[in-house]
Amino acid sequence: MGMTIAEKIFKSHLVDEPFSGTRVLKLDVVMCHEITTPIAIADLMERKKDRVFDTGKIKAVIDHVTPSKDSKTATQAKMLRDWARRHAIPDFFDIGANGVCHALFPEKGYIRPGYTVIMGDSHTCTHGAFGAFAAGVGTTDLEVGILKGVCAFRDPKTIRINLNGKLPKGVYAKDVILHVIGRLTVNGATDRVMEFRGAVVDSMTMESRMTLCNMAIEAGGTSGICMPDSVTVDYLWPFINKEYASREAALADFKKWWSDEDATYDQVVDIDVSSLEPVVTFGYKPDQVKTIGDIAGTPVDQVYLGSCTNGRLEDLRIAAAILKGKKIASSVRAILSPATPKIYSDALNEGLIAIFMDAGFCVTNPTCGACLGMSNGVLAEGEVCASTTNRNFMGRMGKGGMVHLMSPATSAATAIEGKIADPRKYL
Ligand SMILES: CC(C)[C@H](C(=O)O)[C@@H](O)C(=O)O
Ligand code: SF4
Repeated sequence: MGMTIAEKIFKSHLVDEPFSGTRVLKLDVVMCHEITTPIAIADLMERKKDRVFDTGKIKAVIDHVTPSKDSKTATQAKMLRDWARRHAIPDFFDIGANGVCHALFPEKGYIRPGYTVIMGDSHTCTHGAFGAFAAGVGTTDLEVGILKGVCAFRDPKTIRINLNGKLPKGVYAKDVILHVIGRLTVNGATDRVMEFRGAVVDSMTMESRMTLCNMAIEAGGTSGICMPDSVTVDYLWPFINKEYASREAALADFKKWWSDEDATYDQVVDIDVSSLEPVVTFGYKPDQVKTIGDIAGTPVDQVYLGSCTNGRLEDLRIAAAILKGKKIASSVRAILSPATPKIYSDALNEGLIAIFMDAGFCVTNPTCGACLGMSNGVLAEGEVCASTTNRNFMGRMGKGGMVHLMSPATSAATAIEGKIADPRKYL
């Protein structure tokens, strides 16, 4: 019987089947950040088990609040920093080299097709864009992962989401995933892998695929996943050119992970994207979506462009193309947080940062910051933010604040008008 990509990854990493429906898998990468890992570290220390299974397979970053904003966040950063030094973890990123984990680690080439990846962060599903099984876990699983390099998962039931047709102008991966979540609802993919397939995914960049997979968790999904193809090979080529004689050889190897045509799916969803329009959330759940025409005109106080969903160079280019030569509305404040130092410096070199600054944006260092309402743009009670992030939960960006999720293009148009605006008139 045919297997899905997730089933193939499970089979190749299987250590044990402790009880029916659960499997223990060997891990290829354990990623760590300063919010959840210190809790695991403290517990491991208390239990006299302050060890790591493989320093080379652990990747760590201080990204959520950096530079630290107060004693609490400084202590969290210090705990991760001290731990990384104590264990001589080579891939540890601190101020000057740090960026949002789910943008930084792919950029460093740490994720490969067929890998198993965990992190104490719900948006770990992002890395499935590379054809990896990547899942966010809780503290106990993270501890076991750090100590032993294994993790238990439920059988990977998969929802196949076929994205066909052609993306219309002004409609991007963010609009597609918001539309998908709107259809599935916030728990429609609970305990399921969301496998993104079809011509639309095939023609997407790795950045766009990461945007798709990033929000799988917002439909309850364990992981998003895409088939690793020539786009994946090209992205990873600088990191794998010693492992493979040619790109063709790499592609042939990657294809072994592809879901078989006769694989069994829990559910199949067919979406023709050709008639999609830009989508924006309302309310406090990511499945509450409206097409732009039904929400345009809603005034906003702040525009935020950044995060692991949409803080990559592609996103900055799209927004800058709309903002070039224009000013943001005087009623609005706009913040750009490039997701990594490389994105920041590429954007500088391309002249994008100048466009943002001339338009009136404040540009921050790479960090999660305002995305989870911890720094760099926390909302006041009653304020409204147009945001390229992934969560609009109540109080997410500040107590009593309201968040509308949207694409970088829609956020740029919104910055110009000071109210939610259709990006298509600027393209
Ligand atoms: C801080 C962290 C645990 C959290 C997550 O798991 O997602 C954060 O990244 C978020 O987006 O809310
Ligand atoms: S950018 Fe936002 S969603 Fe992504 S990891 Fe950071 S806090 Fe979480």
